Amino acid sequence: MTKQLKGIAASDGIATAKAYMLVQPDLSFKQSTIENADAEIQRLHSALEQSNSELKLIRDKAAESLGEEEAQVFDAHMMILADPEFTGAIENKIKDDAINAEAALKTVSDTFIATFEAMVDNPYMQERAADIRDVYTRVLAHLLGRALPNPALIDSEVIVVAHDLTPSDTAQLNKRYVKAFVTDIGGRTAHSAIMARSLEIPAVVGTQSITADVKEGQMLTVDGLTGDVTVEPTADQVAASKQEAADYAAQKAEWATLKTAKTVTADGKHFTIAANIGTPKDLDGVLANGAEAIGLYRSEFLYMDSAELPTEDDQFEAYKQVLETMSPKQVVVRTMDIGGDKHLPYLPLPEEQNPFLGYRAIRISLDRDDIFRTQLRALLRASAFGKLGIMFPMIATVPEFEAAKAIFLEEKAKLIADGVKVADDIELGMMMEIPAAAVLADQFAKHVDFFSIGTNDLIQYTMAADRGNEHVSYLYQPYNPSILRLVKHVIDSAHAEGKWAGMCGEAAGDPIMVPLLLGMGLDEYSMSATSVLKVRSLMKKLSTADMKALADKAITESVTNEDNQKLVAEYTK
Ligand SMILES: C=C(OP(=O)(O)O)C(=O)O
Ligand SMILES: [Mg+2]
Repeated sequence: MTKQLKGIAASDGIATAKAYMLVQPDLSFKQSTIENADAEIQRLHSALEQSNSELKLIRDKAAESLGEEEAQVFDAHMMILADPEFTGAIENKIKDDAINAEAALKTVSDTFIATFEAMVDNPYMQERAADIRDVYTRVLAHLLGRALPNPALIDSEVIVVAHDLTPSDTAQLNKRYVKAFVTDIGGRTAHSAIMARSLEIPAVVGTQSITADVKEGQMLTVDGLTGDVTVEPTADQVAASKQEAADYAAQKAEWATLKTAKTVTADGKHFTIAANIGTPKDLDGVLANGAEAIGLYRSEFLYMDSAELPTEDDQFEAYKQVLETMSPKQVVVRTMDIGGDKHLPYLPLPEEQNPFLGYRAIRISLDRDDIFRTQLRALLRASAFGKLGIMFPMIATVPEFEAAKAIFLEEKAKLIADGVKVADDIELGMMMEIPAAAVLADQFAKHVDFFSIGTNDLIQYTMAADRGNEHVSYLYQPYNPSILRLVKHVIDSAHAEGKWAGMCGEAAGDPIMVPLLLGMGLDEYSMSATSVLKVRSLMKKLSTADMKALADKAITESVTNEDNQKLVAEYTK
């Protein structure tokens, strides 16, 4: 029966396909005493064999669709399955304790995991704990006769349905087959949503109940522009959705004519529309959409895509590729922003009550300056190949910025002393994403070359509303005059010191926000590459003088987010 759900529109586009449930099955079991150990060991072996053939298949598919490097993790899993130390210990446990294979598998896996996790001085071995956990789950599923979802095996068009998607789940989705995704939880600025936009996969998040409302294989239509999801749509609904998809494609074709155009307003003022990227792979989208710079390269994805801390050379190659491809356009690389919802398996962080208020980003970099220095050296070496800007994430105080800058200058001096070629026009800036820093923007402006306003975090911290929590998403209010006043103060403070101000939070590509930002004089707008042409087309129609009046009104007269939403929507209609 047809069912209608509403979620948060997280990535533009419309799709119709059958549901693929990326949901973990129930793998609970009870320990029991067994009589026939040989039969139990036989059952274990058949589960190990099934797991092995499944992993082989997944490995080959992953190598084909995602690349050799991404596939290697599955080799590691197969090695564990073939390790007699692991399988022998499970067999012995079955025999010695006369327990079922599930319980023996669990006891042995737990021991291995605890041993690896205790190796705090060896991040590589610590990471093996995650591999054992994965292998444990796979073998257990086979023992229990339950099917595990294997997204790497998707080979027909589907819409992925999940409770939540981690950034690494999202990275594994193959755009060729995954036509959209829908989740129970999450918000528009959660990193999985941001990645969906750079992959150009339509997405609706935070529906609260999609995993309960849909079954594997049922048809779905997903509208990433409105947040509407229809389960088992009628023939009329499918036809309407196809029409909308065609209209959207036509609209995109119209925007595409602006690909090589400069971004100019109706009154002839030029602004920079830049793109946000996570990896060099995103460059295709940047070029295809005619972005004028890269305003945010989220370098942490380099760390997340790697099995261990990326070396200076690995990082150098990635930065060089991006700088060379974009040259002479500027590339602003943000130093590692780990923590919050972004984790590194090989860099275990302490359990925290509030990870978004915890040990993350520049706080880690200043504490672990070995990691930070490696990154800065790679960036400095790459600076010879294009126009580089560097910014630090989550700066809260001027001394933090000064400390980061001092380390940068030390590494620069060392490289120059070693005769390494380094650019001397590297701009050093900071993310403006903590309210305390935004309030003191006038003081920060004396120390930086530029600001890049990170509204994703700035809004969450100003409104005290978790950016990924659908229960408080109504408080996620980019147009709230409180946010606009902070943004304006940051822009004015930069200009008073002759510096530039950009924005790389998702608000920079929001059609309601853009007119207000133009009115406040924001210089650079950095967004998902897929929004670039839409915003360029919008700016062509707006005059900065009119937008200044509109922004003044939004800041001084409006009281709520909705007041401003209406104000701009009526003006731009
Ligand atoms: C751009 C930002 O950084 P991230 O989304 O990676 O936290 C932001 O906070 O607005
Ligand atoms: Mg941020």
